[in-house]
Amino acid sequence: MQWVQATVTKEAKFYGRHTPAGLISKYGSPLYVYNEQILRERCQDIKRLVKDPAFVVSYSAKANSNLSLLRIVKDEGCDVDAMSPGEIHVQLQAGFQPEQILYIGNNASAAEMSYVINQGIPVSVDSLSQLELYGKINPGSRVVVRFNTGVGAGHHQKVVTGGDKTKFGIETALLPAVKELLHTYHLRLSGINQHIGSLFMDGDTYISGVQALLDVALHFPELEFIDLGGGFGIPYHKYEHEPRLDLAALSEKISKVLTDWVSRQGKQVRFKVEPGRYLVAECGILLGTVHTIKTNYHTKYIGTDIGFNVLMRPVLYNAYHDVEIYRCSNALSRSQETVTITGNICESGDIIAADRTLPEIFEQDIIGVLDAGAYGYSMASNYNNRLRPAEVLLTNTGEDVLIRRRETVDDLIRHFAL
Ligand SMILES: Cc1ncc(COP(=O)(O)O)c(C=O)c1O
Ligand SMILES: N[C@@H](CCCC[NH3+])C(=O)O
Repeated sequence: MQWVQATVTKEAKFYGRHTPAGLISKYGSPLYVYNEQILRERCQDIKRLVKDPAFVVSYSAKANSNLSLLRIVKDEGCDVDAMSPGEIHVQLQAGFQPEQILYIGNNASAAEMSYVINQGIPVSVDSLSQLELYGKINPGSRVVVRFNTGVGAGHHQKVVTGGDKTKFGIETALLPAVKELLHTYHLRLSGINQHIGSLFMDGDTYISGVQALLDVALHFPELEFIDLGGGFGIPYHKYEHEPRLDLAALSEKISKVLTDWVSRQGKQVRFKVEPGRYLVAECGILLGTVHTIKTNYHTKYIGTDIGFNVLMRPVLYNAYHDVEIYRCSNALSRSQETVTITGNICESGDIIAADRTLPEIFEQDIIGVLDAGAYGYSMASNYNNRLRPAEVLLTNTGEDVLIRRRETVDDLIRHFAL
């Protein structure tokens, strides 16, 4: 059977010699597919953001912590950030050295903080209470503090992590209290960091955040590094020709702000950023299969195996992903129609794409959800006792490699007391 794409792919080179149907018949459905070359290119793009040989890109691995992808990111010369012992465990497995990892904690227990300290991994704390806990556990050492300078951004309120409506960071008004705790526990502040939120397409808010963080840095002359945060967006609306984030323009602006600050200070400091989505979103496509088509009260539902246990972003944030349709050539039809693509989860909100105008879709067609590499698998679950899918890497040498096996029903009962 010959398969064709019913929609024009925006990542023409994504599949190379592979086909969505071939990958699904080999590995099953649904399936996360990643393209190595795209991942490498995004790493290289962002490494050019700040023109300073000491500049560090610290990949925020919560976006996708597949071991094989982490190894590629490491190979591209990036460091990594972590927010849990689990992420650290995987990152050490991937070959990152402890000093290449920055643990950016939130509400950590004493046990969790001790684990990180014992691994020799730098710790960033984001409340006075956590700074005090750190001081008690590890007095006389180096510590990193996450500030909230009041600047926030993001594609949804739930992912804005700076400003006055979020739990993250220490507000700048508490600077004197931070200094006091540093003094009490003989701590040296080696770095400060912030993260204003996830997904901006216009860098101006980011620059405001950078400026505000640099103002905080003036209070701490001993700093070794300043981590400016992540949040760099990608264009999810590729079919509407949404422009890319202008990294070159952002680079000009950031480099100027940083250079001015350094020359005023008369001392060098290492600058870092911590992008997640920018590195991995576009290298991933989620493939699924259409099993049922029905019309209920004037809405045509395309029923697939891509439930929100597999991709949660649309349900959680109303997030938009472009979708492509791959289908059997003998079912070709020129008509377009407005449909709602759903998954197989027992909730009415289980919708991947609502009211989309697409070429007519048929049962057994394959759906490709684009830009699914970030916060896709990493937020997947076993809700409804559904199995998490497999992940496959399309390598630069043209191979398809299974980089995480599909779960089995045995995985579902593995942790029960039987
Ligand atoms: C502390 C921190 N750093 C970095 C990131 C990465 O964000 P993004 O994937 O938008 O670059 C996040 C997630 O929002 C985060 O919470
Ligand atoms: N999970 C969010 C990004 C932010 C999460 C990390 N703070 C998303 O899918 O857009």
